[in-house]
Amino acid sequence: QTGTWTGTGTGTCSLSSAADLQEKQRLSSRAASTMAQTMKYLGQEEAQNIDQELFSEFGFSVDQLMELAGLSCATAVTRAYPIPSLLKPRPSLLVICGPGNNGGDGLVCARHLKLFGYEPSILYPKRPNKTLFQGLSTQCEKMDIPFLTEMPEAEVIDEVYNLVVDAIFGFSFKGSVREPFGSILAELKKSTVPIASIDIPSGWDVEQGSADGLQPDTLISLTAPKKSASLFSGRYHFLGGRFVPPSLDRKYQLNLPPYPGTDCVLQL
Ligand SMILES: NC(=O)C1=CN([C@@H]2O[C@H](COP(=O)(O)OP(=O)(O)OC[C@H]3O[C@@H](n4cnc5c(N)ncnc54)[C@H](OP(=O)(O)O)[C@@H]3O)[C@@H](O)[C@H]2O)[C@@H](O)CC1
Ligand SMILES: [K+]
Repeated sequence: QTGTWTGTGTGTCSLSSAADLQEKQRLSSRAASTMAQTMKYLGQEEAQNIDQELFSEFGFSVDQLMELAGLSCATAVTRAYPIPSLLKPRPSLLVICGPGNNGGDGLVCARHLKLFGYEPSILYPKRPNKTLFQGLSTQCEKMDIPFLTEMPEAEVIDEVYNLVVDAIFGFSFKGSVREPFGSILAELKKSTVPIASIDIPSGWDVEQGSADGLQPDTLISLTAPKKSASLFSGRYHFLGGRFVPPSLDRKYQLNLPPYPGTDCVLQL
């Protein structure tokens, strides 16, 4: 499964005449056609292999990439749901975090959202006993982000929150959903508040998706989209996690599109 993007590939140059402008346009349109690329949609194993390679071969640490991933997600939220566009008087959001690294991305995302002026609350029902996640939780607590003790009912979510950030499961999810996440996802499906899913709509098979699963309004694909992203039918699909070294892109033929300027997300 692939997705197509088109890049113009033009650098910056100063123009001094109409001839220069014409030449620039000619080069730009040629570059646009020759640089039409096909972005790869990853299978589960390939996504896990790339993840491992970033740590083992490229020397990254998990918290480094998680910080960039979470920042991308928070930035994508600001693009799709700017504070002035929110329907409720308070810019309240609910971030639901799962037990793996997807949940860690959610904690980082919540922290940045708070810095961006939103009022996130976090539900983190299954907390791994690892320094990384303990540190991320402490940072959120010290930023006065409330942690809920139980999943609110769908009617309460509809009344209180503008958006739910789904950071429950990412590319390592397998099989049928175990508790407490089965009940959490069932409640979430009843809610009418828009959902922004980090990397994969939680509960979806990473490759096959899920016809009767969550139908998020936003998907933020990290590193590269996974196969199930081709079934995403919400309004906003972003690419985030701008940390892929070009040699890794080439090795896996990811054909990632260029991010604009210094942006950490790209709307697909
Ligand atoms: N390179 C990248 O792209 C980067 C990726 N990053 C992020 O990492 C994410 C992948 O993280 P990951 O590998 O930790 O797995 P993830 O999907 O969060 O959860 C797995 C946990 O869920 C659980 N679980 C599984 N199946 C279940 C079930 N049926 N029912 C219930 N529970 C189930 C199981 O927990 P257990 O039950 O075993 O305690 C397992 O530990 C990726 O999507 C992206 O968001 C960034 O942070 C950095 C760079
Ligand atoms: K997710």
